[in-house]
Amino acid sequence: MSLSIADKIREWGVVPVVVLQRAKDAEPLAEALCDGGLPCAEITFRTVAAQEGIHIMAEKFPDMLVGAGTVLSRQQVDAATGAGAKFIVSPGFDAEVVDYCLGREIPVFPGCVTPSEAAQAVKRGMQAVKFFPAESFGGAAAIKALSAPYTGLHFIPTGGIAPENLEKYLGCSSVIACGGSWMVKGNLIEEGKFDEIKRLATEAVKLAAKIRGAKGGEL
Ligand SMILES: O=C[C@H](O)COP(=O)(O)O
Ligand SMILES: CC(=O)C(=O)O
Repeated sequence: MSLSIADKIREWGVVPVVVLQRAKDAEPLAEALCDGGLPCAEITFRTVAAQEGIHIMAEKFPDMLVGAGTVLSRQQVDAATGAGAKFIVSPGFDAEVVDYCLGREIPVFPGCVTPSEAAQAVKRGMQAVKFFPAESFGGAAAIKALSAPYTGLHFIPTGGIAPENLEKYLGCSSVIACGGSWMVKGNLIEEGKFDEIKRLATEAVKLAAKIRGAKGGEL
């Protein structure tokens, strides 16, 4: 994976994880996130609109960091990167998908929640992985425990994270940023509430900066 992608994500502290039902919502969604100071989105390959949504965002907002989530196959890696995705995320550690990306120098963040999965990532020289589903798999305490033996490995926890528990995660020195859908909920997108998405994105970035500031820039 590319450190520059991880560094960018670290700046914002949060990664919006999007389930996009209609490709036509991609443009106003990207605009809301950019205006909210969070020019980043992980568009999950859980809907047929994902590929076109990534294409629209990548083309119209070239400075935005648009990636693909829920990538489960090499074919989806090709579809996502062909549409303009700059990084690939998978919920679990699929060696085939990971090796395909690494072989092509495509930044990839596979899900790792166990020492065995972390070991596979470390063996491949990876420095950053997803930790999903974060709340169900032990939360920040589990990340801290994994970080003890795997000292060079960094995590992007996702799943069950919201403003209320963001601090627990961003307080871990091995956490790059937290993924979450709370600022891009499906109902907000489908009801066209892009001002609300912008407000939630702004608040999320501010909260992450405040938490990290309070930690004295530990991250
Ligand atoms: O599968 C869900 C996404 O990864 C984001 O999780 P979340 O909705 O709990 O923030
Ligand atoms: C949740 C997650 O990591 C994914 O869908 O890719």
